[in-house]
Amino acid sequence: MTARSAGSSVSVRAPAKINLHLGVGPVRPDGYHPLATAYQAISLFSTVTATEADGWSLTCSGRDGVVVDDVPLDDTNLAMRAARLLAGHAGRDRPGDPGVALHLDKGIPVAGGLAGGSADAAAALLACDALWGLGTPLSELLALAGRLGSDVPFGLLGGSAAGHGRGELVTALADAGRYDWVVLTRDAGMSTPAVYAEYDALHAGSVVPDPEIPAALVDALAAGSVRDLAAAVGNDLQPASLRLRPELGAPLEAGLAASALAALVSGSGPTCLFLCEDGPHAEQVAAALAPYGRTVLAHGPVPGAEVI
Ligand SMILES: C[C@@](CO)(OP(=O)(O)O)[C@H](O)COP(=O)(O)OP(=O)(O)OC[C@H]1O[C@@H](n2ccc(N)nc2=O)[C@H](O)[C@@H]1O
Ligand SMILES: Nc1ncnc2c1ncn2[C@@H]1O[C@H](COP(=O)(O)OP(=O)(O)O)[C@@H](O)[C@H]1O
Repeated sequence: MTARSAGSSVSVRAPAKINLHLGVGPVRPDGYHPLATAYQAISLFSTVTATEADGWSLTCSGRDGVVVDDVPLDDTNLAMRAARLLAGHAGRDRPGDPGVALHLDKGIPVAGGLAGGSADAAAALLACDALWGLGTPLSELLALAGRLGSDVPFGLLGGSAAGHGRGELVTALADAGRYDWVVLTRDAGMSTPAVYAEYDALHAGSVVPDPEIPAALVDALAAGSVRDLAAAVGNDLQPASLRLRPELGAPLEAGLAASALAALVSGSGPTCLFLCEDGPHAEQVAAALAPYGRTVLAHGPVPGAEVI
């Protein structure tokens, strides 16, 4: 592959993730928690455009009501970290080497438990790889992604997938279905480390077993059965998220009362997810949830990061 000409751009779209099941084990010596999770990519997207430039810069916009005030615009931004990591990996980080101009257009709520920053990082890796004509093998991109954050490799893979290690070791799961979700977002995000710390506090003094993905969930996906999936979803972080945000209890109950097949907190929260039979059913459930926040309809699984 050859690098694109000066001033040229590549845009990559990457999806939000949800955890159909999030099994959390006892905290490791490095501070991370071993996970056994089933990820699904859903149809909320972030688009990263990488443009040839002499220096390094980043801009950000939100769409579909997404507020981006809390997105850092400096070198701590995960997309910028991804671009610099790939540049170093490719030997493009010598004095005088060109940089890249990144623009993020975020349709994934920030700090919502939907891995929006991870989607940006996955998209930035792929966009820069294409812009610079590197042709980095997927296995290497996945390894770089894992260094950026536990959820980033899944942003590259998409679909439905098992996640192990601290979540960065991903393998595709067979999935024959289409699942319609109501995604209830909140204005104030939650800190992932704070939710894991609350999880530790809740389990202090007790033995936490090694987590597993339920076989029934894997079977439900393989069969494409929305009802069997509804019976198998779960989130070990949910009690910790609810301790920090007790007000999330009411919409979870309201969604079930409005006939959602399942209701759960997305990852560390505060986004709540409601599994529905199909699109029309999701519209009906969303109407009942309107008093509790902003609702968006999404479906999964969708592909991981891809050039558009
Ligand atoms: C909870 C989950 C579930 O998918 O997602 P979100 O709800 O944040 O989207 C993930 O585990 C979040 O992954 P990610 O947001 O990439 O986390 P990282 O940047 O790797 O780590 C941020 C911090 O979260 C905690 N952390 C993360 C992953 C893990 N397996 N154990 C942890 O304890 C650690 O405190 C770590 O310092
Ligand atoms: N590109 C990015 N987009 C959003 N947040 C980012 C980004 N880079 C770094 N961050 C930081 O990561 C935090 C978590 O954001 P996000 O990935 O959207 O949520 P979550 O970890 O809940 O899935 C934000 O509060 C922000 O400080």
